[in-house]
Amino acid sequence: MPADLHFTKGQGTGNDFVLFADPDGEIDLDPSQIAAVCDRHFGVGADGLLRAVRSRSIPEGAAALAEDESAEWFMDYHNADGSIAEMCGNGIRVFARYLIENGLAELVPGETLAIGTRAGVRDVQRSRLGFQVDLGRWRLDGGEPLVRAKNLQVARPGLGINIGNPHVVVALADDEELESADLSFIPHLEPEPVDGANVEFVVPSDPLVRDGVGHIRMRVHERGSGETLSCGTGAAAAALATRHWAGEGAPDHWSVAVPGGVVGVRMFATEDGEHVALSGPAELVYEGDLAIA
Ligand SMILES: N[C@@H](CCC[C@H](N)C(=O)O)C(=O)O
Repeated sequence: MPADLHFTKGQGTGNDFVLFADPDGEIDLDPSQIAAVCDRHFGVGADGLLRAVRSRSIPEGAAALAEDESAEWFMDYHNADGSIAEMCGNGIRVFARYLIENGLAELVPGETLAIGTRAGVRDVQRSRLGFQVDLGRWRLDGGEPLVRAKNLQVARPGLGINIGNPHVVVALADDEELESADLSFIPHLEPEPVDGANVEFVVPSDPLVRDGVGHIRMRVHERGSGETLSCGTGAAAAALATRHWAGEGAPDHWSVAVPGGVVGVRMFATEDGEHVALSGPAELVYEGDLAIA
């Protein structure tokens, strides 16, 4: 028998999500139901689905509470095809706003809201652009696979970077090449990463650095969702890869232009190694009820 699900639609730089609250972990949608909700023609339409569940009510929440007992809420993230991902940088800002606007959490300026994810607990703060999330430590991971995409004449070496979820970043020559890539097809990676990867195509601005801030443009093909208008963890990976390629003296502040807007990326030192933070807008767009079969 179909049940009604009250949902909210939200977006951050055009990366859009269906959100719903399931505090006690009673609504576990299967991958085909999630894919149906995210379908842009037969469902609500979204790049991903975010279930707000109390950390104590989902098995993965135990690790989050062990890391930080204040992480009351867990972001149960699924891609549009129903697959699970460890982390979503745009999604977690929208998720924070959803918790706050629905009276499920408070976040006063200057304080942080700890949110459990499969990549670990992530701290969200209010920022000039909307919200900022500390994405934690990052690492070079996945080597330099060769990347082919439809309409790109030659295969390019990518750079594998993990920010809780896997990315491969590829540098392109100019905006013309960036526009010509057909990202409606999954880019071909060689060797193919076991768990798949989100693939970011990046063009550095000329000049690359203005007033101490690095500027790049990016398009992305997301694992499990296809081409999206933005990917927050992808923007962080793109800034990290560009800083790596630029070498010594490259900045720790970046502005990343994506088809859906602009996000900010900042690298900073902590006691447990370098972290990367992402800032950008988070909007709640509309609410509705959905019959789930
Ligand atoms: N759009 C997200 C990333 C979502 C998960 C990704 N598709 C994956 O499978 O890792 C972001 O803003 O970071």
